[in-house]
Amino acid sequence: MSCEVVKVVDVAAPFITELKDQISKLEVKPLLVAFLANDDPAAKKYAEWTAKTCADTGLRFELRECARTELEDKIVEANEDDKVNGIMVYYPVFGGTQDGYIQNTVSYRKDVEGLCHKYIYSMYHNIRYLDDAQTEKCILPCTPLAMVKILEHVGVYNKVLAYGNRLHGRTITIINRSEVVGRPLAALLANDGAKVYSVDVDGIMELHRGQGLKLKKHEVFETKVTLDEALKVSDVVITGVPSPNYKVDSSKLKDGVVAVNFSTAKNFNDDIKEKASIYVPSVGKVTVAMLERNLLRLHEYQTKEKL
Ligand SMILES: NC(=O)C1=CN([C@@H]2O[C@H](COP(=O)(O)OP(=O)(O)OC[C@H]3O[C@@H](n4cnc5c(N)ncnc54)[C@H](O)[C@@H]3O)[C@@H](O)[C@H]2O)C=CC1
Ligand SMILES: Nc1nc(=O)c2c([nH]1)NC[C@@H]1CN(c3ccc(C(=O)N[C@@H](CCC(=O)O)C(=O)O)cc3)C=[N+]21
Repeated sequence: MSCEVVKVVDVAAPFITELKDQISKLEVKPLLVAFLANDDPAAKKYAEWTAKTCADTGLRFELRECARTELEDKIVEANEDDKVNGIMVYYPVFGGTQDGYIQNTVSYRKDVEGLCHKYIYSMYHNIRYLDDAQTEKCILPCTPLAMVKILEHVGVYNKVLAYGNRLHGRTITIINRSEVVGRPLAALLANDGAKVYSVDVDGIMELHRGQGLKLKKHEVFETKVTLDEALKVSDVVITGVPSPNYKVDSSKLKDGVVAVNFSTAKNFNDDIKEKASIYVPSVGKVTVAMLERNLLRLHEYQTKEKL
């Protein structure tokens, strides 16, 4: 067995070092406010991890627990409060389109998760800056962004290729097409040049920029490819099924595959190590690092605006 099991602390470490350095230079430390309006244990755990990481890096973190019926007013209050630099909400709250409405209630100036329409639209359209002068980068959703950093770290991104095309030639299957992780992730990787199979219970979609990357942004295609067929040809398989009973059958995977799991449940069996060249069992620590990085960016833009 020659499988490399990646410790994501190593991926997060250089980002944390840079964050600490930036934060040490700030007189007033940026404040992240997180709203917990559900009783999802995964959200609670994530909140605890975020609190701990923020304390370690020197950021201020405040968890505001409230009833979901109060959430909208509480967000508006935080939007208008100059002392608050970043806002996040743990999803799902109501589920469905009402959560989409909540995502858009957070001001884009404070949206650390990059989930409001302005950022999501920019991401799907491969627009990377907020302004024509390209002084302000768009905020990207934390877990999809963390996945990009991990795939860069393990060399799935090919540095010989031009920035923006570095996944050209890679085939990637993503099992989860949720609005907060799976679908944006599929778009992001396809925009960087990959051919992506996006899998969910209601079927499979194909995303790519066409032969020779002739398109500037990805397009989405209906496909007749089955999950087994997709797994057989995929260089990378990313899973995010939130159920402990769901397991990818390792025998269906390509020898030497890069396997990444972002679900709190383990979606790969232990025998993945006999098939994969690289296995990433969890990504959470990089997600939190990206959350903090987004907060610092927003803080910087807010400071610039006040001058
Ligand atoms: N480590 C991290 O940074 C993060 C981890 N998570 C974790 O990732 C998991 C997923 O999170 P969300 O996308 O927010 O959850 P979600 O519940 O919104 O979405 C899960 C998706 O998986 C799909 N699914 C379920 N069974 C499937 C199957 N057999 N085949 C294909 N698709 C299937 C569902 O239909 C749904 O679209 C959770 O365990 C969550 O805690 C979420 C965000 C960040
Ligand atoms: N708006 C929103 N954004 C989210 O990103 C979001 C959410 N809502 N709702 C809940 C889920 C859950 N989630 C986790 C992220 C990291 C760890 C995490 O740090 N896990 C550690 C493991 C911790 C341990 O060792 O126990 C790791 O992966 O290394 C866990 C769970 C984010 N979520």
